Amino acid sequence: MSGGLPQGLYAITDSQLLPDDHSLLAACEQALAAGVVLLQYRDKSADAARRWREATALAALCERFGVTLIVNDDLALAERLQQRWGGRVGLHLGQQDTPLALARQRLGGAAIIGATCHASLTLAAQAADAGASYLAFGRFFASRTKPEAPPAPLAVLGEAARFGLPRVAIGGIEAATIATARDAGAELLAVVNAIFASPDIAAAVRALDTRLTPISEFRNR
Ligand SMILES: Cc1ncc(COP(=O)(O)OP(=O)(O)O)c(N)n1
Ligand SMILES: Cc1ncsc1CCOP(=O)(O)O
Ligand SMILES: [Mg+2]
Repeated sequence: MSGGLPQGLYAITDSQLLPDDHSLLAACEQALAAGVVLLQYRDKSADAARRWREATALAALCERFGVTLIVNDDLALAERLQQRWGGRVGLHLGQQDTPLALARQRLGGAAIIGATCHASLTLAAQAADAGASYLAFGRFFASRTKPEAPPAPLAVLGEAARFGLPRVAIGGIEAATIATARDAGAELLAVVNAIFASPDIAAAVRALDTRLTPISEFRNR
């Protein structure tokens, strides 16, 4: 645990890769069963009915696995879910989204609220002051999901240790890059494509997790 948050894989859904309720729920169930420690529902559509239906189904699924569901962008949706699932629901906010201080006021002190900080320690300081639960940096590598996201140097992860909050690395995290991001300081590794574009989601999660396992643990087995 790190500041009340688990460490490890943070899976983020994608409505193009998982275009209907069935594929979304089946993929997330496989990812959770294989060891994902945090799940974000990221849906950029304007279909409010679908978002509510999918988010409630995901909240129920996460409850079964003891994992917190993080809603991307949408404070109102997170608030509605919180009425039923309480602390099992959190929110992720970027720089163009609802101000974090307002979300903190509305969701309360116990909710997990994450903040996008790109490559900026100034944004990280502001997010920490506003009550962020974790600080997300990136993109660190080429991203298939959001290629236009601004790049960030890995060194920002080490520099962000000063805030004493869990650090999330995002952008192009896959089997070949995940250990580099972890070794640079990230407690949570956020992944879209390398999990949800895989034909075998459980195997993809295990392959990523294996690369996070310290070599000493293998030696002690
Ligand atoms: C864990 C995590 N980190 C960063 C982001 C990006 O958020 P944002 O900058 O608001 O961009 P969109 O995801 O809304 O396109 C994230 N979602 N999750
Ligand atoms: C939402 C977001 N913000 C920065 S990169 C990114 C997408 C990450 O997806 P992938 O793991 O496929 O690179
Ligand atoms: Mg956003």
